[in-house]
Amino acid sequence: MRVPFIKMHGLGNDFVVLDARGEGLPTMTPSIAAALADRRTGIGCDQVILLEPSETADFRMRIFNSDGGEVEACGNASRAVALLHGAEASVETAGGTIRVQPANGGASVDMGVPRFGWEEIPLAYAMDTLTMPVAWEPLKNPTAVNVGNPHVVFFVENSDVVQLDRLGPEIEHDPLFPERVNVNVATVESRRRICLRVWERGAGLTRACGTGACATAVAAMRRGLVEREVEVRLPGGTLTIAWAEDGRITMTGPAAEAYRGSFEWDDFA
Ligand SMILES: N[C@H](CCC[C@H](N)C(=O)O)C(=O)O
Repeated sequence: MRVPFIKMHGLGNDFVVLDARGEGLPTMTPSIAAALADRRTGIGCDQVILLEPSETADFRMRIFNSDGGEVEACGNASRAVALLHGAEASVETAGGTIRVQPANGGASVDMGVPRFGWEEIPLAYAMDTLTMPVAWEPLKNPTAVNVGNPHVVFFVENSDVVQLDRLGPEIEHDPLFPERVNVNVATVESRRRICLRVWERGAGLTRACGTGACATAVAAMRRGLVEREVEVRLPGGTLTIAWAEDGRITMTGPAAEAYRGSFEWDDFA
């Protein structure tokens, strides 16, 4: 079966988007997703995004990391599918229903309400999640936040010098995180600006992570380090994150279509 795809990205965090809202596709599996995501033998991307009909929202977005694992949320892909859809929409995800709104070359996304309970992150045992009494030297005392998916956020003097390629996988796979975790290393530059690098669960170092920007902004706000609206500067570019008094997070930023193509499903199945 010949299958069309749209190659998209949000600040360089890139996606292979399969739109199955009209005619269906064969069943997606972790191994097929990983094969499509392979940058040498497949199309190549950080995440494979599958759009399907939904009974509870305008459509459903399924998210597969490049390791094949299906996960709950993807902020940058939420903006990309908003651009593709071309109108405001509610989107069902495994992490809850979000609302997307295309906005001048990108989108604004209502990411819902963050969760902070240790069992909501989740962690393997009870712990203060605002300043966790743990360390992976030189990183220590992070904040944990669930924004549909699990994040741990470390605040450091200079995020550029952290050896995230070494510490990221060590923390991602630590037994403290039974569902693994996305690892954020942030430097607060002012009360309105944060610099962020992310080791993503199931995908590694990416140029940007939308849910990471949301989790980091909320963590900094909980610590009283920044205002309730901040710019988060990632290697691929900048996102604006606001945390409203009603508890909902809004993320705004660019998204882009790179090219369209097609592939033979059986070549990857
Ligand atoms: N790696 C994430 C999913 C992709 C998130 C990221 N690409 C974003 O823009 O939020 C996880 O395993 O929870």
